[in-house]
Amino acid sequence: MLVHPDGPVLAQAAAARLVTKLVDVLAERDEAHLVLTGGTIGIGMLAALGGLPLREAVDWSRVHLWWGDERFLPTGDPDRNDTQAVDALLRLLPLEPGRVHTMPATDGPDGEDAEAAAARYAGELARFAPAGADAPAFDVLLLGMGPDGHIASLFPEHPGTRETGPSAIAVHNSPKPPPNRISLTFRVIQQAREVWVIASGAEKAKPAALALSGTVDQTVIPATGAHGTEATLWLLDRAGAAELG
Ligand SMILES: O=C1O[C@H](COP(=O)(O)O)[C@@H](O)[C@H](O)[C@H]1O
Repeated sequence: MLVHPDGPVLAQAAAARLVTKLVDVLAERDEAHLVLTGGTIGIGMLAALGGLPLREAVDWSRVHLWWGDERFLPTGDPDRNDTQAVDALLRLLPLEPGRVHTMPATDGPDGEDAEAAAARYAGELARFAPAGADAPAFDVLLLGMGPDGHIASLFPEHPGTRETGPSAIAVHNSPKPPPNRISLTFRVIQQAREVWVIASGAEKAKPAALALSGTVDQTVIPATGAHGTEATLWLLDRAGAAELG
């Protein structure tokens, strides 16, 4: 776990860390797979990266971008995580369009059918999966965390937290607007090589402490289920770390 003084410094430090990590991955492999998150500090981190000249150290054309969750809204809606990511950073990067894997929107081929849209995203994940898997082994999977301890769009006590089948699911009746969403499942999140949870602010202190205590089930505090196969990194600011022992 790493604790930074405040949200802006956390965003800058996480952005710099991500550049270094992607440079390292691309030195070893032809391509990198990065999963983005929405949320205040998740988008703040992307904005910080947008302001860093250091971002040019990464060959972005070799980076696949995925999303951990999406608000199921029309393309370009300002509340969509991908719209916010484009505005904060992606418009500045020389990305390869075929490697930017946004989650479907309500004006896409499946219309308002969130189940079909989630299945479509599961198909896209499978297309880039290694043999025997149904999703890439993501190099870094970024997760924000809500004040209720949710990660991606896996909310406390919601059916999605018990889903063990598909790699991507539709989420309805989300306690946080909008009600309809698409999310990766725990199973796929936990197949990522590295999972980074980034959280800032006093309202994140309790769920962070509970998740890190290891005493609470992931169906109750979903952030408990945030872990990767090689590393799990919690990136917090002082307020977010205030209840840790
Ligand atoms: O709705 C969402 O919320 C969480 C956390 O957001 P925050 O504003 O409390 O930081 C985010 O991780 C998730 O991707 C997003 O869809």
